[in-house]
Amino acid sequence: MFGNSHSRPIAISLGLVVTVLATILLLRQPAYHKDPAPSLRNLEWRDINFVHTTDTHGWYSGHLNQKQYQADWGNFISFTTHLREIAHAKGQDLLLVDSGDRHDGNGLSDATKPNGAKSLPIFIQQDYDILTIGNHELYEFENSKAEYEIVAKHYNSNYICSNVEYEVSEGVFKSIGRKYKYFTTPMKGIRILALGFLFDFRRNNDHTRVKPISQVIEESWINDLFSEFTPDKVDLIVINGHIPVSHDWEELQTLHAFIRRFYPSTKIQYFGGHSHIRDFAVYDDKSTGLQSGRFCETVGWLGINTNVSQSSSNSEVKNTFTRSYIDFNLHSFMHHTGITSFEKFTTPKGEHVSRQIKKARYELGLETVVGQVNSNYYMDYVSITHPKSIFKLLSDKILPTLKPTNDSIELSSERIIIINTGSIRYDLYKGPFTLDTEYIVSPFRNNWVKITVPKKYAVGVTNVLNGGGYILNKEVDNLHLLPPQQRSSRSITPKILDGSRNPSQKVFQSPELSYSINEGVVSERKQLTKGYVTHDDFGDDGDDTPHRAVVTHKVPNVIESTCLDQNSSDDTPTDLIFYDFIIPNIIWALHELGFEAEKSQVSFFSSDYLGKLLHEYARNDKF
Ligand SMILES: O=c1ccn([C@@H]2O[C@H](COP(=O)(O)O)[C@@H](O)[C@H]2O)c(=O)[nH]1
Ligand SMILES: [Zn+2]
Ligand SMILES: [Zn+2]
Repeated sequence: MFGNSHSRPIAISLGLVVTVLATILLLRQPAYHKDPAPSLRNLEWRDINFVHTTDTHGWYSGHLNQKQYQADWGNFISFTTHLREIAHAKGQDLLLVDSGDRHDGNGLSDATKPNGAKSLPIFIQQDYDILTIGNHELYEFENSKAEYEIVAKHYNSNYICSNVEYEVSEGVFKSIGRKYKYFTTPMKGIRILALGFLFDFRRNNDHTRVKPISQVIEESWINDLFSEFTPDKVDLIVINGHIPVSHDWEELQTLHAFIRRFYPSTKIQYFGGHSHIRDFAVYDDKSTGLQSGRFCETVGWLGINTNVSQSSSNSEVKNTFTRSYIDFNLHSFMHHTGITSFEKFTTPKGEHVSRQIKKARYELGLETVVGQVNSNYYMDYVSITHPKSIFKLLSDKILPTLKPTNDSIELSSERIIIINTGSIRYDLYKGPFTLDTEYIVSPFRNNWVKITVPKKYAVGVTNVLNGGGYILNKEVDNLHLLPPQQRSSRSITPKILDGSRNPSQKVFQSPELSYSINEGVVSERKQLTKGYVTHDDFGDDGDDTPHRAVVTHKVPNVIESTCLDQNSSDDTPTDLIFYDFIIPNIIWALHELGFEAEKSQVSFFSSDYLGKLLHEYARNDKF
């Protein structure tokens, strides 16, 4: 029809209209294409900026089946390289901080002997300016040794730990890192005094020592240090703790009161960890604390203006400090650097580390498929009685498969197996069960032990442990038995389960619902990805990616799997079987019930740890 001479002008003008319209559309689209997620909240840059990680627990490969946390450690290194360049181009400073817990949670860290043999060389590729130790570096000696010989050695004066000692030779204990660091930032010349603390942890191996903060502040070295570095010599104090920053965790409050005696108006920034949440707390008008989640799901961002006047008001705090929680994915990383092509984003070092990770995963066979899982099984997205609860799966199907390691172990006809829910670290997803899955769901290699007690006592233990709440930790040798999800700083506020204003931020961990990096503008609420919705002392605008909150359920301290005869007498000898990790708790619970037991009555039962039971279940096609 365009051959018709009369129609040609129309055709031309139609073509023109289409072209113009297309051009207009295209002109509007580039902003959309250049920035596929305009809904992301931008970072605020200040005089000094911090990038913070904590509780990485070996997740350096990224979350392979959750796109929203799919960046790997190499991508993270590229990201921070650009951020540092941006900061320096603006004449600002950028420092990297990590708050510990690098083991126990992923095949990359836990499938090697010693633990961390492949993951720590990957972790230390990141250029941290300040880092400290977590409790997972102290349960097992091999982890402490690696911390001392690999991590502390590599970072040298940047490895700051003011209350943990390591046995360097028989009976000789030395600080595992530097007790403090005093330095001046390269761009703004900010004089920083940095210290590092682990919470009052008592399950450390015998070759290490942890001094509680309450004891450290009585020591002469810290009093001398603060007397030497008088306020006129310090612009900013940085405390890097493997300690939750929430107001209800007393240790930082004690430390803060102590520091303020020497530095009444110096800015103090705390970095925290351990309870695996995103959190930000305002301690006073010149002091705040940031905690940046867990498992390479979050990169924390903290900015401080150093030149804000000394007057005290709420807006002063907001003018001084800013915080963000960045989702650990390329989409967020690239957005915050303003770089739109991956080729430009990835740095040679970042690329090298990503290759190193792939190689390590291949060598460890982490993607070796053992079997198939028929459904998602959740930790707290459903109640523990729901068919999709991982705890129901364990108590109904997995724990009954536990057998004694050898035939000489005497068995009673009745038994109760108890596990601390903290021994489960992650949801189990539908699809292939790989070697990695085993470590992700339950990394701990504890032994099962048994004690035989009259049935009337055995049946009460779970209830006592679950009624113990937080006091349990303090009374039973500070075991920190509570699973992280119950240790949220926000859990003091009653939980609202409609998902709209959940006081503790939560993530929905289903791969089915994780979003695609190329997803368009999130304009409608129903299009938001389910994930963390953080409510902290600055409000609820901290998450760089606006998420939709999810319903979460309370998880008890322990769950049990029973094999009991309803008709037998109360005095029937009954085997209580549990991980050796919770021996003190079980003895304490029996005592509460009126049965006095000694540790010597507890005997070995099996070395088939939870991960192995799950592995076997998958291998035998039982899901
Ligand atoms: O052998 C172990 C060691 C630890 N746990 C559980 O881990 C948490 C502590 O983990 P964080 O990452 O420091 O929060 C502890 O409360 C135990 O529940 C374990 O089960 N077995
Ligand atoms: Zn942790
Ligand atoms: Zn911890």
